[in-house]
Amino acid sequence: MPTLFELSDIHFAYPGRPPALAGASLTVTAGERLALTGANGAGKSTLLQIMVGLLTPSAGHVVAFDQPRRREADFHEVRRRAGLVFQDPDDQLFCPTVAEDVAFGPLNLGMDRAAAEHRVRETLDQLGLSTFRDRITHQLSGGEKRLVSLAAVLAMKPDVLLLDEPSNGLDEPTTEHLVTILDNLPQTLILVSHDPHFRTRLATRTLTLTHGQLTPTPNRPRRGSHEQRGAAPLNPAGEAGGLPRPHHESKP
Ligand SMILES: Nc1ncnc2c1ncn2[C@@H]1O[C@H](COP(=O)(O)OP(=O)(O)OP(=O)(O)O)[C@@H](O)[C@H]1O
Repeated sequence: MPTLFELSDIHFAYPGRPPALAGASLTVTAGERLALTGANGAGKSTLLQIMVGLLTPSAGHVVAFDQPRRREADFHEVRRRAGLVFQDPDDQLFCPTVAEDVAFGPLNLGMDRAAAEHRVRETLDQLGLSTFRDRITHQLSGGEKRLVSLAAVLAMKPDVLLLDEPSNGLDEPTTEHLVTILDNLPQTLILVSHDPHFRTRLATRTLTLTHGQLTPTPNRPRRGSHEQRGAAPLNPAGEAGGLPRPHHESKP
């Protein structure tokens, strides 16, 4: 399997702060689902932002999709191919309606309006969010915003998804809904998560960030994916207190 990311000996410190990363190294292979964990403030979000060029390391090398990436321009292709779902949905969503937020990425990639509109419908449908199309984004609940953030990134059909605490603040049925969605995606996944259960359900490998460096962490045994798909009793579309079922849920 091809290597998608190779980060070597990455160092980074915010101005006036102790180093967040001090020799972090990481290889991500196509098709894997890598979980990153570590204490609050360990530097996980910082690492994801370095991977897509939103922050620049003070030392170390980033190779992404077989090319060394140093300057801002080097990362344009990386951000087309690797979609980052931010920890805070309010950093991701800034349009008046859900449809506009989900269309923003495809339009920004140069898609025409009709194709972008088709992509919006397809993506919302895929996530079981078609009833959310005309909702006012800032009126959505935290959990709803989190799924719409995922839709906004998935609409660009990236090769890799980087998800920063995707299950943060979700209730159990919505977490199950999210696990089902992610488990059915073909993309390589990089998941930052404090939730061991969530990691066990999805990750094929876990690394822990401590003192600015990444070390392998044994994964708990993973449950069979057929079990995961059948596990989530979700409220039907439109019912209060739950998000609608994704359309692919009946897959074998
Ligand atoms: N913009 C910033 N300016 C200054 N310091 C920052 C900034 N962003 C993050 N930090 C600090 O850098 C360190 C690493 O932050 P980061 O958000 O990467 O950690 P994290 O592992 O993702 O944390 P959490 O699990 O709490 O989300 C923390 O000490 C944080 O306070």
